[in-house]
Amino acid sequence: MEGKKTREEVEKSGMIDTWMRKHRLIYSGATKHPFILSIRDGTVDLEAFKTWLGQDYIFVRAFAPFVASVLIKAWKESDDSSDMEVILSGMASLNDEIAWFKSEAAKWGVQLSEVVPQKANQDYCRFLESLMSPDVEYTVAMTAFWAIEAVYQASFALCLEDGSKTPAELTETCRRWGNDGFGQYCNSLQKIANRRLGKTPDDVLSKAEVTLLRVLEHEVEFWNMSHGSA
Ligand SMILES: Cc1ncc(CO)c(N)n1
Repeated sequence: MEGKKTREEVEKSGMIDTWMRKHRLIYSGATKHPFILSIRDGTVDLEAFKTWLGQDYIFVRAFAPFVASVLIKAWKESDDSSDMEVILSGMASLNDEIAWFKSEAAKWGVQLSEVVPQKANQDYCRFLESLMSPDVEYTVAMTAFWAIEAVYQASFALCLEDGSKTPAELTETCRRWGNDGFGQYCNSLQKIANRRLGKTPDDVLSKAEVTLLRVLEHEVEFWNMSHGSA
């Protein structure tokens, strides 16, 4: 058995990696969800995909103001001015992403104006809104931001690996979040989160860990809307 790491040892390797090891079951529950595995093995129900598409469009519209709130926190609280550039680049991609959702929905015959947010989506959006409060520390919000992006990156990258049987009409979707550029962007977010977590007081550290777990749970519930126990 591996002994308990001291705070200093953890800081060297990065808190995020430590938490991913500690919570690997829930993390893989979010990144290897049956819906994602069904895309990867080519058995995906296209109606389920359309459900995901419409619901995720609503989510992304709530995610953009959340990212804006992280930008405000970075401006006020960050000890490194380059954080802002990373967050801004994320906001710029969201602009692109919203346009992509519109054209993709048109392709699949999904009427975005008629999509009604399901309970899991409403809950997730409400959770995002709670993180927009000025009372939530930058470190906590940044940890959530990283996790939200990282789950999509890891999930869709899985559908692009050698040997996956992702249907051709879904590869563009998978590349949107599974491409290397998005992976590098997630690494930049992870670096910021790790830097902040490495020098945060223990009470904020616990809040960040709980927030990370909530994100992972919400992601699982989100996938469940399209596939599984919904
Ligand atoms: C539910 C969900 N999580 C994460 C992302 C990544 O931006 C997304 N688009 N939707």
